[in-house]
Amino acid sequence: MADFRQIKAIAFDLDGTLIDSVPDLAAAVNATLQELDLPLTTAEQARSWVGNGAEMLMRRALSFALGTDVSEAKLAASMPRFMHFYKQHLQQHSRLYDDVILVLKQLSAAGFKLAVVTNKPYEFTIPLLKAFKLDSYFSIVLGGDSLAKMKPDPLPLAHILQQWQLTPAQLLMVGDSKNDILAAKAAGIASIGLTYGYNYGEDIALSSPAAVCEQFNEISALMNVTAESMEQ
Ligand SMILES: O=C(O)COP(=O)(O)O
Ligand SMILES: [Mg+2]
Repeated sequence: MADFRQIKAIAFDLDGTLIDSVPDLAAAVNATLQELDLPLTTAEQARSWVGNGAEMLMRRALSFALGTDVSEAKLAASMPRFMHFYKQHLQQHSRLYDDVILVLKQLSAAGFKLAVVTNKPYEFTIPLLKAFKLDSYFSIVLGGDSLAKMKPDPLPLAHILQQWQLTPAQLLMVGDSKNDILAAKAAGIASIGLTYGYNYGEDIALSSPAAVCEQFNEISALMNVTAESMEQ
């Protein structure tokens, strides 16, 4: 079993890890497609387009609807519309995955520093964390546009190592996508891959994270935090 005894801080991915956000992302994609008189998509299809930020989501959605690569001009014109629709309904159909709050409470009580490293634009990330009462658990929150590069680039994780003065052996990344695992590997840190999120329809185990979890609450046992550790 993976050895996480040196870990002092954990960076969590957001979409597909803490929150099932595809229903609202798909609705905003469809509102944009509808305005353009293009065929609508399904949430199932949108799932396979999430992972590289809002612009890539729309690039994939528009190219699929058009049946050919979308032009840069059309993509640029549609982005403000997508952002507008998504901002209006960030949390209408999205939901927290099971036991997320419980595990974050256990990890905080055990003294782990917690961060969010998402490819979602920052302007959506904070309101979404607040809407689900998650914001207070994280002392660093990085969106896909917070730094010059997003996952799978290691920059956001390198930023956290530097901010918190940690060695790579002390930071862990938890995510549902190969972008999370690749970013962790490039930063020289360990990762946990979750099977229930969005990974372009691929098995997360193929990216070889240090551990694979089917449910969020399995993280507690891996990090050695339990209900008892909260009572101390
Ligand atoms: O918004 C995305 O494309 C993915 O977001 P995530 O990095 O939180 O999974
Ligand atoms: Mg994700």
